[in-house]
Amino acid sequence: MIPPIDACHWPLARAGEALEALALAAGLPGSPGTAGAFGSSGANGSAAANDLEALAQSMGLEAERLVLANADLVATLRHAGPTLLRAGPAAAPWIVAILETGRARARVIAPDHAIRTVPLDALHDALLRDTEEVHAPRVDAIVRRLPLAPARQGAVRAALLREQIKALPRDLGWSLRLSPSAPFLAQLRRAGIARALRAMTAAHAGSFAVSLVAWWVIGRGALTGHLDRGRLCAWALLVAMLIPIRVLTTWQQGLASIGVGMLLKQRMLLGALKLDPDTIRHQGMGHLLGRILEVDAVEDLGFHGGLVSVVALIELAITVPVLAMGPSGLASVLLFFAWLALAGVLLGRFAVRWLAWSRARHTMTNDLVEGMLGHRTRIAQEPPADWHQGEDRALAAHLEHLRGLDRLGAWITGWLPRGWLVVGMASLMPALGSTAGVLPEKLAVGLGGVLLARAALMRLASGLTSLTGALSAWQHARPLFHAAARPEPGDGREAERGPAAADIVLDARNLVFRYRPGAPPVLRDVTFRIHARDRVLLEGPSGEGKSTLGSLLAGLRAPESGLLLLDGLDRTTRGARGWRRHIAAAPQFHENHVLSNTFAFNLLMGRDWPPRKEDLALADTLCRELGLGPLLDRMPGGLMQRVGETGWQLSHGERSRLYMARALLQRADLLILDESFASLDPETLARALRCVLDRAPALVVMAHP
Ligand SMILES: Nc1ncnc2c1ncn2[C@@H]1O[C@H](COP(=O)(O)OP(=O)(O)OP(=O)(O)O)[C@@H](O)[C@H]1O
Repeated sequence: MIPPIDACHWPLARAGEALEALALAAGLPGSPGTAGAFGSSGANGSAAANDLEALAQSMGLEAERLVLANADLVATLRHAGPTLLRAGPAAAPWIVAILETGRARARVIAPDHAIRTVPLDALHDALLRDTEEVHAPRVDAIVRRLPLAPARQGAVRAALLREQIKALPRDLGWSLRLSPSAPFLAQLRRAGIARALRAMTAAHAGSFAVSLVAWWVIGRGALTGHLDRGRLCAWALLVAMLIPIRVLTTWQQGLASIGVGMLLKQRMLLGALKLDPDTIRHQGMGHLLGRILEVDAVEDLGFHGGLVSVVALIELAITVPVLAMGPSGLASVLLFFAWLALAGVLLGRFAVRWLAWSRARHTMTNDLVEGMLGHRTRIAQEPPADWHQGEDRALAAHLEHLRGLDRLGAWITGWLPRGWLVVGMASLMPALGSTAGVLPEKLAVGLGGVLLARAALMRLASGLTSLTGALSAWQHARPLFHAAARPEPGDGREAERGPAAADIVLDARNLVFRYRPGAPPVLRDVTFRIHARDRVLLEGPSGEGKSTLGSLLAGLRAPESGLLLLDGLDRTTRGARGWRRHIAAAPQFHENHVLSNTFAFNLLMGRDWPPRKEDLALADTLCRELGLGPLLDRMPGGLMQRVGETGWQLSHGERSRLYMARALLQRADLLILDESFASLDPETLARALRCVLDRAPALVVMAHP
């Protein structure tokens, strides 16, 4: 019996429990009992949303918020995986926990934790019911005025209602998935990659075994002079069997390759975002770029190399007994192992050379990027004769590395298998010359063994050289991979206010900071308080540590000692995301950036994108208050004008006001402006200052005296 939809609703206050039940049923990680902490923010509206996302994060899950138009609900429901959708009246919101959906039905988890099947249409109607009720009076008034037969009124009303609400945006709920920072093996398992790899290996082994039997059937027939019709049919049948096996192998290989590539890129991207900016700066931007480029090499070479090596190992496992069954028996096997040992030595040397070449390549990339970053300065200030100094030497060294690598690679993939063919054939000679006579089948098996061993060696050489490249690339890309698993300070849960007095926004006590252990501290015993609506001007000579203090307050760096409290809680307790939500900073020019995108995108980076009408209107008002009105009117695209390196080049003063507007639009409790007014003429400065003083909740401005 199909249960009524209402019986599957969870009240919003039990959303944490619904999340836990859903994770459990979907095989996602979860720690039972954590749901008890849900709703500390009142379990209502956006506070509940924050709580739920934080709870998902603490369970190792990612809850992606689904903000869509009502019209997208049908498509969303059709492809919903583990998803929590919310609806209901504002006074009593509810949640439905969808495990999976099919063409016409959805499997949902009811509040008694039972899994129920409900029709998609009914679920869709229930989710839209409350929105429709809000618009119903207007639609009813229209329907009453229309000359309609009573029998048609219902259908017209329903169609009009859907039309009215279809374009309205709606906070639908959350789609759940394993966090990209979860253990990689768990991600591979969840994505079904391990299954695909197992199927692929089995299919490869099957295909190889079938080819071997086919070859044995035809070979034996030919050598014994019994190549009859029956044998040929058996051979043809075996060869035909290979077609579906190879299709299956390629299919599974494709699935595994796409899946692994996607997960790897996702993880590396997350890792790149979590890298410490000071570490990146210390190592150089070029090294970061090099690391990111290596991700492709890890994926391509690693997957190809791993796959080919596994196939080669399967071939080797089948080859050794075949060799042992040949006329030279154990001698052939021992010779083959000796050849493998030689291959190992050559591969070891190849790996050492590859690593050296890869290091040299990274240094070159770094130098190139540094040169590109500073090319405008170099053009203006360096004599042209010095622009390319050292480049020829670096290129020559690079070519030398590459030449050595190619030479060794050719030995491994070319001469090693060929050499084995000669040695393997030679090992059969004593048997051929023996007076006792050797059975033709035994000779055929021996010959086949040598050929099989050659094929396996070729594959092994190709696989292991690729794996060597992948390992070398991994050395560079590894920090990104590991950084993805690094926990953010705090679990992202935005905790409640701490015990601070109501109007104290920020409380700093005895802060100490130094850039390197052992170096003299840049900040020593810094103590102050910032209240709501405070306006603080931080003046000091150059290099005194104003920007450093700003980065501490903004949560970009952590103090070595001392206490820094935001609304009574430190950064670890509050969580990195929560901290940044409350403090917005416009750093100095070398730390801030205009992205190659629209002016509006650059302004509204702290808000939802695509933008809502109200956000665009507020951005426009703010820009005009800051004196950017004439610029907006001058740019053909207005707020939608493309700016940045590849677009409209903003002047220094325009950029500084864009940064101010961007920070003001973050809806933070404290605004930090680091030398933002330094590039403005007196009149524009007065205007921008008035706007900032009017609009900033609490304000810290760094400036020179
Ligand atoms: N990554 C770093 N490693 C070591 N020292 C650093 C690093 N970054 C900054 N410093 C040093 O820390 C000191 C404080 O720098 P900071 O940028 O905070 O000063 P400031 O008061 O904002 O200066 P200005 O007014 O010139 O912008 C300077 O001496 C600077 O050279």
